Amino acid sequence: MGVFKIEGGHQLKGSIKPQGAKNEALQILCAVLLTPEKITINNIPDIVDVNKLISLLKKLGVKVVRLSQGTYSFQADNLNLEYLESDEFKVDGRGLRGSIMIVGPLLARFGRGYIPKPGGDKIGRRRLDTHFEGFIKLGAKFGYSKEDQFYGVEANKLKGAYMLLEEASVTGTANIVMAAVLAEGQTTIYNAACEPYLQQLCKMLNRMGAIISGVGSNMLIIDGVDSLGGTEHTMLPDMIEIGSWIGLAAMTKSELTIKDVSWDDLGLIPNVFRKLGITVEKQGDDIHIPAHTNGYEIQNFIDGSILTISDAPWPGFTPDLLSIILVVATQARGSVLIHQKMFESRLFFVDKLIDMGAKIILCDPHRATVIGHDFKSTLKATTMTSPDIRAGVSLLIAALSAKGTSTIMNIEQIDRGYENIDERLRAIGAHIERIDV
Ligand SMILES: CC(=O)N[C@H]1[C@@H](OP(=O)(O)OP(=O)(O)OC[C@H]2O[C@@H](n3ccc(=O)[nH]c3=O)[C@H](O)[C@@H]2O)O[C@H](CO)[C@@H](O)[C@@H]1O
Ligand SMILES: C=C(OP(=O)(O)O)C(=O)O
Repeated sequence: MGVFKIEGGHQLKGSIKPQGAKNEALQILCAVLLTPEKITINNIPDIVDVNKLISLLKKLGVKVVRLSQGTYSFQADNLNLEYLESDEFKVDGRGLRGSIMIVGPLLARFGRGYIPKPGGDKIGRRRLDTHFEGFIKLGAKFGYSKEDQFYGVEANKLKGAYMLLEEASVTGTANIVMAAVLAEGQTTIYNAACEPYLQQLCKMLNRMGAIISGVGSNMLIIDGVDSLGGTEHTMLPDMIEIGSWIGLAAMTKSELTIKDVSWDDLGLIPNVFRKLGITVEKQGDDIHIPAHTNGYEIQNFIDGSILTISDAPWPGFTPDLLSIILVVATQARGSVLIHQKMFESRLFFVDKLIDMGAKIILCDPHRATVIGHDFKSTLKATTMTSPDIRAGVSLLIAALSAKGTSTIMNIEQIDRGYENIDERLRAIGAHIERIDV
């Protein structure tokens, strides 16, 4: 188990380049299963979840060649489908959330897809109904073993269908799209998720020969084709990492430049940080955050009432940045209500911030009111455990702004999604040390 020791209270300075997007990578890597031809992918983040998925693909028989840092080629021309029935697969599949997205491509190309209940963050119930209801609509037969928590779908040939998803599930939409591209006839997915991750996936599939229209909207129309070919794909920068660095800069009063952020794909993210009073400057395709020497002031709504920041399916504000927003608000001037609508256990980490001296009222599992300190009182260093990936980084940001030395345990959670974070933070002046215990 690893631990971070962090000496807080130091101003940081410099520039930081975001890694490739974790959640996009998980979709794109699964899509290599759709063709026997070679696919080259650039800007793959070197993070635990992605490496676990690459290892799973290798065991499934995909030929994986590392061409350079972040660039790999994949070829799924001779798969070992027996692996899907092995005990080893049950362990590997549970290791991350993204593994669920091998089901759609396997079902479409080989007529069967299996997966144990996938892992990922323990942030509340994370049901898979949307995925399997979609496959069933395409004609698949569904099976579930309660004892092993093992899911399976089988079909001779998928047939296109109209479907209105109950929720705009991100991984669910990706999974159904990857099944529908090889189905017979036309599929319409209404209430589809449309995050940049999905837009990237659809663009890549179209380059492979798929026919998908409506990309970027909540209605995708897919005309099935018989087979798909190879392509090359480059991952976007990770928008959640970008948001994390904006928060880090503000809370440590540091001047930071975040390089090559792909502004056009950031949606509401810069504006939501601006609502906390943070100056987010566009410099070409970089984000520049000046040192907030005089703090930052939360805006009210135009009628003067207290600001609420809540999550919503894209193009709404992503739930993956609410924990960061919350921690940054603890040092703002003013108050804000954070409303985490999607996940029911994602705000429990605030008890650690309260221990550090933050003024937060956890109203219920979904809502927390934050009354900012305006830097009149700094957070106190402490020892804490990271419950999930984004809470982990929020606690890390809190520790970097706190007085004294904090310890964060269970940093595997952070390593799931942030590449080489300690080294990259040290490069901009953070006092952070990784200790293997
Ligand atoms: C590997 C990956 O890509 N993980 C992301 C993906 O997870 P994942 O694809 O697992 O999440 P889903 O989009 O399926 O749903 C997440 C949660 O939100 C709820 N929900 C979803 C859609 C909706 O319209 N209303 C609603 O309430 C669901 O019931 C569920 O509890 O999307 C989540 C929501 O953006 C992100 O937090 C995760 O980082
Ligand atoms: C919740 C997240 O990840 P996962 O879906 O992989 O658990 C996340 O990236 O914030």
